[in-house]
Amino acid sequence: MVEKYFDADADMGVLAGKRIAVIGFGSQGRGQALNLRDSGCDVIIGVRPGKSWETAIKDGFEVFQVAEAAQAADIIQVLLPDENQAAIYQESIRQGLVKGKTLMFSHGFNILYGQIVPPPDVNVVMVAPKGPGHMVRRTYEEGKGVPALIAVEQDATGDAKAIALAYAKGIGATRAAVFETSFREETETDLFGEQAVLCGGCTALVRAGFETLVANGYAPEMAYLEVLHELKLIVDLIYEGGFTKMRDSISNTAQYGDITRGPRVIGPESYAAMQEILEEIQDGRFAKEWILENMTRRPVFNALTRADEEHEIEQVGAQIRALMPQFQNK
Ligand SMILES: NC(=O)C1=CN([C@@H]2O[C@H](COP(=O)(O)OP(=O)(O)OC[C@H]3O[C@@H](n4cnc5c(N)ncnc54)[C@H](OP(=O)(O)O)[C@@H]3O)[C@@H](O)[C@H]2O)C=CC1
Ligand SMILES: CC[C@](O)(C(C)=O)C(=O)O
Repeated sequence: MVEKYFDADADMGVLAGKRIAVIGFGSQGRGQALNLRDSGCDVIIGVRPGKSWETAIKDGFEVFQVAEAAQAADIIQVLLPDENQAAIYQESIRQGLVKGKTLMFSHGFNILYGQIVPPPDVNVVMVAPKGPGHMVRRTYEEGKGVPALIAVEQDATGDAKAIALAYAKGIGATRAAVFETSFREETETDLFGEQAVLCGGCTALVRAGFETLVANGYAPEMAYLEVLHELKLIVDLIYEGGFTKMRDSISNTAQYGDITRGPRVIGPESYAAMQEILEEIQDGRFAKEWILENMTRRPVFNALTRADEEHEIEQVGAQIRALMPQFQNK
């Protein structure tokens, strides 16, 4: 059974007198830093001069170059893009990471695949919210929280897990639930989820449905409303109460089509593809590909991203959303 933790299991006292450097002030950095500060923690920000630096200043934080922040803090939370973390760690974090400090991550990629190898006399922990940074902030402001995973890779001080739990409480995660895992399990499941289901699987499914309808002469607007716009409404129901709640809300006709036709779309070939994708993650092939892609200035990332941005579904979607007030200022 996976261990679960809530507010009563976490003691913010272990953070008393400890300074937290949040390195990076993007999606996760901003959300986590604002929540920690509102929870009474001593938070500084480490970034390079530029957009994030300016935002952090506007939000009222003390902002430093990464090396200075790492030097000044007891807990160093690395919220930089995964593909940049190893170089920035070597250049700007390693020197300030002295005995007894805590190095923290929200994703285990660089530890699992050996891109960052911390010294043995520091704590290495993870607090990984299971949701994007703006939701980490928004739910905290609503008095709720986004669930998170914690993991301890190295416990040099004997209280690494207590530190991770207190940090999780500081960002609001124990208001929801905190699940204990390992760096390996978090990294492999997170990569698999985003590739096969949440991001990759979902966009491929929607794109295929849109293209099938348009190829058969249906208006792109109809195709968009059916396969993309309505997707959120269905996903919200699944999120709230599983497949059962969603099926309670849809027509019997839709439910019959769902349970008989869905498995034809995601059939044995998709299971085989998912298995292959998981094995590429487990044996490091995906990590190597992504690391090399970054070393060669991302030719595949850039070409495929551009192709999707130019796809008809994106043009039609932008036009339809512009008609509806609820999408303004998004
Ligand atoms: N996005 C999410 O919701 C989730 C992310 N995670 C994990 O959280 C971590 C952070 O991801 P995310 O928040 O998406 O990252 P973002 O891309 O949103 O933000 C990255 C931040 O790092 C800064 N940065 C980039 N390069 C440098 C550099 N060379 N020197 C100093 N600062 C730099 C950026 O600043 P600048 O403006 O200068 O570019 C920015 O503030 C990753 O490990 C990710 O896997 C985990 C769960 C969910
Ligand atoms: C689904 C994408 C994600 O894994 C996340 C928001 O949790 C990410 O790394 O951004």
